[in-house]
Amino acid sequence: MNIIDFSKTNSLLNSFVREIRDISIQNDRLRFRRNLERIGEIMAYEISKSLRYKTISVTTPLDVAEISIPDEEVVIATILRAGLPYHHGVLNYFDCAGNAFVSAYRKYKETGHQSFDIHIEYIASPRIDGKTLILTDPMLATGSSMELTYRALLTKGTPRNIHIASIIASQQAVDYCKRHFPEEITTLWVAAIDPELNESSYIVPGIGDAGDLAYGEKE
Ligand SMILES: O=P(O)(O)OC[C@H]1O[C@H](OP(=O)(O)OP(=O)(O)O)[C@H](O)[C@@H]1O
Ligand SMILES: O=c1cc[nH]c(=O)[nH]1
Ligand SMILES: [Mg+2]
Repeated sequence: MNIIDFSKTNSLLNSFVREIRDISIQNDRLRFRRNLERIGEIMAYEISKSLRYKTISVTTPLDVAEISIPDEEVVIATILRAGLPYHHGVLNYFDCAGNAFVSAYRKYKETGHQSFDIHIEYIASPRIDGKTLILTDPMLATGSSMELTYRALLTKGTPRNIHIASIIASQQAVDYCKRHFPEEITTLWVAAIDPELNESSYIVPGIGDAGDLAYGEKE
């Protein structure tokens, strides 16, 4: 699996990541959602550089110009809830892409927040056979939601290429994805890789709960 970690490169992306991490800025929900969207836009642009291209002719008012445009059918998939603003950012650039939505949530066991299963209850997706699948979720903590979402989407066909576009990943999730996604066709794009998970499987230092920061606490 190819891994692209943008924290190793100086760019404006780091300023947006700083804002979603910073406890004194991240609670402005509108800014938080917009930052997820902005990071999605940058990720889309970076991913676009790795696609296959074809040359077409475009008729201008004065003559004909040749231009290279992507030659892959893209499907952007996201995981509710926190993935929504991020998905929207990716879709702003891949504006003709197909879209898939999957619900995955942590169902905590009676023993408390240390132990949970991931439940998938909803999937809406086009066929993905032979297409380029971009899986978007800002947080990759254990990696389980991402893997189960991928497995759920395989009921809609087999993609030709897979891009896992996350923002903050734990090292554990990176290792998990290496083991559970097809090596040859998967690229992982992240804005940062954090070293740890806490006892509730939250990424440390991370950002906290991305879904709650975007949309408020749930019951
Ligand atoms: O890698 P994992 O350990 O599976 O955790 C990552 C998942 O956790 C977050 O969603 P969450 O369950 O908090 O749902 P929410 O977006 O509705 O808050 C995040 O957006 C991922 O989907
Ligand atoms: O750190 C984490 C882990 C899971 N979900 C989040 O929103 N944040
Ligand atoms: Mg959450």
